[in-house]
Amino acid sequence: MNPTYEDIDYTVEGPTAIITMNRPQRYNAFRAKTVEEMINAFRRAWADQQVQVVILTGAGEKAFCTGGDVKQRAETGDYGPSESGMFEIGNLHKTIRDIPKPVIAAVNGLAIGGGHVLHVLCDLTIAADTARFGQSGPKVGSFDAGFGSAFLARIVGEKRAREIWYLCRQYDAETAERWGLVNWVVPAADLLDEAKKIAAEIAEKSPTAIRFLKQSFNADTDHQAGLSNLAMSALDLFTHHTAEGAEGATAFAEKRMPEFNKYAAI
Ligand SMILES: CC(C)(COP(=O)(O)OP(=O)(O)OC[C@H]1O[C@@H](n2cnc3c(N)ncnc32)[C@H](O)[C@@H]1OP(=O)(O)O)[C@@H](O)C(=O)NCCC(=O)NCCSC(=O)CCC(=O)c1ccccc1C(=O)O
Repeated sequence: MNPTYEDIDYTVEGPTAIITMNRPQRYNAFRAKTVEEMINAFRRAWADQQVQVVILTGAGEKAFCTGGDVKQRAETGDYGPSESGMFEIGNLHKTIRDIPKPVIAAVNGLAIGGGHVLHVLCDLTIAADTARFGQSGPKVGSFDAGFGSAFLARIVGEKRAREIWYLCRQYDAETAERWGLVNWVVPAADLLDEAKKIAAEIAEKSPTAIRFLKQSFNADTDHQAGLSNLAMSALDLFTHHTAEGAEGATAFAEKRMPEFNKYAAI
C-alpha cells in the first residue's frame, strides 16, 4: 500500500519520481515528520524499477526549503514528533547519496540552511533565475559540520565555503552557477519542465553505468559520512542542550536579533 504523506508530495511521471517538500507556509522548512516522509519517498523511488531519476523540489514560488523548522524548535525544543521518534536528517542525507539513481534538485526559490545542504547533496542542481542560496545556521544557533561544510567545500572550494558559512549571506542563481553550485539557471516558469527534460535525457542512458558512476563519485567523499555522524551528535547537544543554541531559535521565533555575545569562545 502506498503511504499518504502530510508534509510532502510524491508523484511518478515516466522514468522520473518527483518529491516535493510541501509546507509553503513555513517556506518548506522541515520537521522530523517531513524528513521521515522524504526518506520513505526516496526509498520508494529506489525500489521502483520504472524510476531512473528523482527530482527534489519545493512547493510554491518562494522557497525550495529553508532548513530545519526553527519555529518548531523554539516551541518544543526539538523538531517535533515522527513515527520512529527520531529526527533523521543524517539518514536523509545518506539516502540522497546512496540511492543509485541521480537526484536533481530543482531549486524554485530560497535554498537556505539545511535546505541549502539538501541541494548541495543532490547529484545535479537546476535553479530558477529567482532562486537564492545560502547557509544561516550561525544566525539561528545551528550548523552542519558534516556534508554541509566538508562536501560544500569540495564543490565551491574552501574559501567560498567558509564565506558562505561565516557570513550567512544570500547568493543569487547567477552567482551560484558561476561558483559551480548549480548546473543550470532557467526562467522560473520553465524550471520543472527543464528538470524533467534533463531527467529524460539521463533516463535514455544505461542505468547500470549511471549507478556505478554515482557510486564511484560518492566513494571519494564517503568518509564524510563519519564526520557527519559526529557533526549530528554535536549539533544535537548544541541545539537541544545549550542556552546559546536555544537563543538562536527563540530569537528567530520572536523576530529579534539573537544575543550571542556572552557565549564568545576563548
Ligand atoms: C529564509 C528567510 C531569509 C526568508 O526571509 P523572508 O523572505 O523575509 O521571509 P520570512 O517572512 O522570514 O518567512 C516567511 C514565513 O516562513 C517562515 N519560515 C521561514 N523559514 C522558516 C524556518 N526555517 N522555520 C520555520 N519557519 C520559517 C517565517 O517565519 C515566516 O512565517 P510568518 O508566519 O509569516 O512569520 C527567513 O525566513 C529565514 O531566515 N528563515 C530561517 C532560515 C533558517 O535559519 N533555517 C534553519 C537553518 S539551520 C538548519 O537548517 C539546521 C537544521 C538542519 O538542517 C540540521 C539539523 C540537524 C542536523 C543537521 C542539519 C543540517 O543542517 O543539515
